[in-house]
Amino acid sequence: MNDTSVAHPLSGYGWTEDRAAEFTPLAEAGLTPARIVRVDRGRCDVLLADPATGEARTVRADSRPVGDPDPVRSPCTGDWCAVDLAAAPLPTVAALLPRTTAVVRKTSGKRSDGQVLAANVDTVLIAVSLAAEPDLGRVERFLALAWESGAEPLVALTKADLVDDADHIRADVEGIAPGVPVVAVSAGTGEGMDVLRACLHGSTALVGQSGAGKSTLTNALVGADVMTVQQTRSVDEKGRHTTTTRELIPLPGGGVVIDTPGLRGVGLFGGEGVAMAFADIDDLAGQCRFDDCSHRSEPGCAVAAALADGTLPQRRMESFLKLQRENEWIASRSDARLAAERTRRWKMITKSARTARP
Ligand SMILES: Nc1nc2c(ncn2[C@@H]2O[C@H](COP(=O)(O)OP(=O)(O)OP(=O)(O)O)[C@@H](O)[C@H]2O)c(=O)[nH]1
Ligand SMILES: [Zn+2]
Repeated sequence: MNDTSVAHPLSGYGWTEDRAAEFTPLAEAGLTPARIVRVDRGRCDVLLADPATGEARTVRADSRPVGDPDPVRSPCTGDWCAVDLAAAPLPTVAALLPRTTAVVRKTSGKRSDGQVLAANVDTVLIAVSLAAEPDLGRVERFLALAWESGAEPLVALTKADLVDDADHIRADVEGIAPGVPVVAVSAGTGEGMDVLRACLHGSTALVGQSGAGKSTLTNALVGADVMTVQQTRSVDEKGRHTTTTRELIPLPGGGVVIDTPGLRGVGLFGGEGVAMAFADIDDLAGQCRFDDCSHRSEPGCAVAAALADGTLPQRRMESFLKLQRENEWIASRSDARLAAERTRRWKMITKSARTARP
């Protein structure tokens, strides 16, 4: 990080010494490191350091060699990859690098398959509109999704110009987001934007409901209209999603933001995220007399005591139990096996790329 050597052209896009070390065998195989900026069917735009000029450049590449029937294993915006620039007629993505973090949601289908919204991000920025009273249960769900990714959550309460008193709503949201910064912002007036900018470093994934103001926020952060913003929309109007692609966009002060399509519902995919989003309940459970306390009727239950004296709101406990049940259900759909398979698969991908000749 405090290296004094000349910065790599991709260092502003998240390229690190660790990545470079990991990439060495691929570089020796004649491949070029690149970050996926957007994905279409079988094609993607990748950002790389042009070998001729040394400057960062976007290149269209064939991503079919790393395609996979499982969407979680398929290339995604934010992925680091190895590109064979000599391939014809189009450069090809020869290998994907293992992800440090991944924002994965469960797809609406019956299968336990997930959908990766963004890969290798440091921060998951959750946009919550102040235009209506925030649904705390939904925010908790987004927080669990964010923690699950391995990145740090951050909440932006958007459209602060629409409310007189953002402070009391911010206090409510802070109350359900232990250890997570909550910033009220307005893309319109610029309020809170400096604070938000100061909180962002590296790669940020922007998530939230459709209409939460993600694209407007992206434009404000970038300082230019890079995303299309919905013209008009009533609060309860459903079904129109302006943002259809996930795109990685560089920020003027360094770092990148990945704007994701608005999510009407967030299905969780994984396990640890819920415990982290409800760290307060986790702490209480640690103080129960019995290690396997179910927090229903056992003596010496710290959770029941906190519910009784009001320090733990009933609503939050119910939200926790609901997400926990959901997780157990997903886990029962043999996700452990899938996860193991995935880890093995990442290893195989890098290994085969290591031995492959371009
Ligand atoms: N008053 C006010 N309105 C805003 C602000 N930010 C966004 N909006 C409005 O909110 C609406 C939705 O904004 P978008 O940025 O398109 O929301 P989005 O989250 O990207 O929506 P999807 O692309 O559907 O996911 C638009 O009509 C914006 O003009 C703000 O800071 N203040
Ligand atoms: Zn208990």
